[in-house]
Amino acid sequence: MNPSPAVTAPVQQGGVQDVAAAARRVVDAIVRAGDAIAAQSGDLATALHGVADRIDLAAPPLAERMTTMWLPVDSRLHNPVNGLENPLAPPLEITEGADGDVAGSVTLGLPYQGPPGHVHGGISALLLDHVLGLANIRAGNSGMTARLALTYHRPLPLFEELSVTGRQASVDGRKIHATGTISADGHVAVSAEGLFVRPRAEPGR
Ligand SMILES: CCCCCCCC(=O)SCCNC(=O)CCNC(=O)[C@H](O)C(C)(C)COP(=O)(O)OP(=O)(O)OC[C@H]1O[C@@H](n2cnc3c(N)ncnc32)[C@H](O)[C@@H]1OP(=O)(O)O
Repeated sequence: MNPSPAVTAPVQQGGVQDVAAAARRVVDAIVRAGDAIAAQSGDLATALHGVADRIDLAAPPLAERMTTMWLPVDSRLHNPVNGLENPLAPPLEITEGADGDVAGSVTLGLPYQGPPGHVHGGISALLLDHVLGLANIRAGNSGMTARLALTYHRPLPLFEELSVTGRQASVDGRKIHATGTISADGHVAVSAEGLFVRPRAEPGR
């Protein structure tokens, strides 16, 4: 066993979260190994397809899953940011949230790389979109992301703990403004300003 420093998912005792954590580890290991696994690629691909086949066999029809995954209404487990049951989620750990603000921490590894040694800019946008959205929910007024403006002040390092913050700034009818940051070592590397609009009607799920 050679877990990467990038594997930040807490080890869960049983449940789908365990499976997602293992899948996350596989993704990280593949990106780290690269050509070093070329000789075993056939065996490894067969084994992984076998695992996927086994999971597919147990899965309900997609239409049923699309309904039941929202019952009770809660995206915490399967969203791609802090969803512990979603292997694509790094996952971001929400650590505090005084006064409706949201704070979280995450350490990102090679699967999230953009420039060498640094986080892909789109991943920063993903984290901030979600955390601003969460801040709106906590503040009691939320909507769909209509505009998200990011400023990349400095490169965001991989393999270091990052702090992510979000807060609702103002509400103007259906228009909601929220701001947030991602910091490394106490320095803001990315900041965001978002406009969220509460739709006239609830979007279909
Ligand atoms: C835990 C969960 C956290 C989740 C966080 C993740 C959130 C997301 O990622 S949501 C997914 C990404 N976003 C989307 O898919 C949204 C797609 N867009 C839409 O559905 C619609 O355009 C929507 C809902 C944003 C606005 O539609 P609609 O309600 O018809 O807006 P509309 O009536 O035209 O405009 C309302 C006001 O907002 C303004 N507005 C709307 N869109 C924009 C925009 N893109 N930029 C600037 N202003 C805008 C309008 O100018 C108008 O302002 P005013 O009242 O002053 O004239």
